[in-house]
Amino acid sequence: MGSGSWGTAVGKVLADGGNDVVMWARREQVAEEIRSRHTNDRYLPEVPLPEQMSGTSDPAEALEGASHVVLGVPAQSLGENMRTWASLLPKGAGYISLAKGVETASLRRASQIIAEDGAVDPSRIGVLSGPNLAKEIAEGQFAATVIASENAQLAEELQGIFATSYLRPYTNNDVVGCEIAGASKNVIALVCGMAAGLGMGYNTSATLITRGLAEITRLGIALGAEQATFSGLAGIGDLVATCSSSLSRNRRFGEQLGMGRTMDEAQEATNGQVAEGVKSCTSIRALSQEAGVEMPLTEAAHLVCHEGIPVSQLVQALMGRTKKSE
Ligand SMILES: NC(=O)c1ccc[n+]([C@@H]2O[C@H](COP(=O)([O-])OP(=O)(O)OC[C@H]3O[C@@H](n4cnc5c(N)ncnc54)[C@H](O)[C@@H]3O)[C@@H](O)[C@H]2O)c1
Ligand SMILES: O=P(O)(O)OC[C@H](O)CO
Repeated sequence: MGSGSWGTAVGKVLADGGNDVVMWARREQVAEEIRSRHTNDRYLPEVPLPEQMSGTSDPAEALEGASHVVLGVPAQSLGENMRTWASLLPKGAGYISLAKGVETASLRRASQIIAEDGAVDPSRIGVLSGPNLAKEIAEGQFAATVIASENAQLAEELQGIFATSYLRPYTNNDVVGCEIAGASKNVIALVCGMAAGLGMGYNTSATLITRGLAEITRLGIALGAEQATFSGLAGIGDLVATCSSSLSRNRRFGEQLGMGRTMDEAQEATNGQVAEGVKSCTSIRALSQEAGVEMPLTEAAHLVCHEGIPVSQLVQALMGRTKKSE
């Protein structure tokens, strides 16, 4: 459900693994292109899609009889979509969230939204998160990922379905940790992009990744996650991939801001695709304030994206913080 870059790449993974896949796209033009030409040029240019991937813009058609429902819409619209689709959702199916974001209005993680707004039993929900840039996965480059669920049996079932010759899923029972890591790394990638836009190099990037991991881990633990998740694929793995790659929309968005461009100009540079960190920096900041956890880099991203503070001012603020032990 969702035929953007990641939804389509994951559809391809599933089809390559021998599963029958029906993609739901919001726009009929995209559905028709997937169905007839086996491409999705706007989101995954130059990637041929398997023949057994079909497309529809009718959610009822996509959901009817599905054994597994993969949710690939952005975090901020997931709730509205789940409420619209609630009566169509197949009972007993497995539900898998791809979203890496936290809803700004409610501060809910995607698995909470799916359970509450879609009336889905939490034991039927899994989340997929890891160092998985859509273009590289769609090209069949080797990578691993994490499938987390409170239901170990479902996690193993999903592990089997998502495994292909080029994608290796690991199971995990820490849903909170995987979701917080996935949403928060986008915010740190924005900040890494800002630094790159200012002309900073590897020392700065490594500093931001390391201190970013420290603040993400602090938040996760305060919310009940396990520390080990943050040193795994969904934690440091995804943080490194997103903060280092020019394919990351979040990093690219931040880079534009670092170069002095406006929010609108930065949005254009990501080709209209979602940079989840832009909204999630506000919700993650709010979660951190509720939990009493300090997240200076998240605070910085929020100040630039939502309070009009220029990136150059942040450097002084971050470097001038009280001295501490690591
Ligand atoms: N692209 C990646 O490399 C990647 C990898 C892992 C996880 N993710 C996560 O997957 C999620 C989806 O990202 P994406 O990369 O596919 O984004 P995208 O911007 O490429 O596509 C988003 C899709 O959602 C649709 N959409 C937007 N607003 C909608 C609404 N209100 N209702 C219904 N559909 C709507 C768009 O039409 C589009 O098809 C995000 O949370 C992202 O962080 C992305
Ligand atoms: O392009 P981004 O910044 O949304 O990041 C993509 C993936 O989440 C990387 O794992």
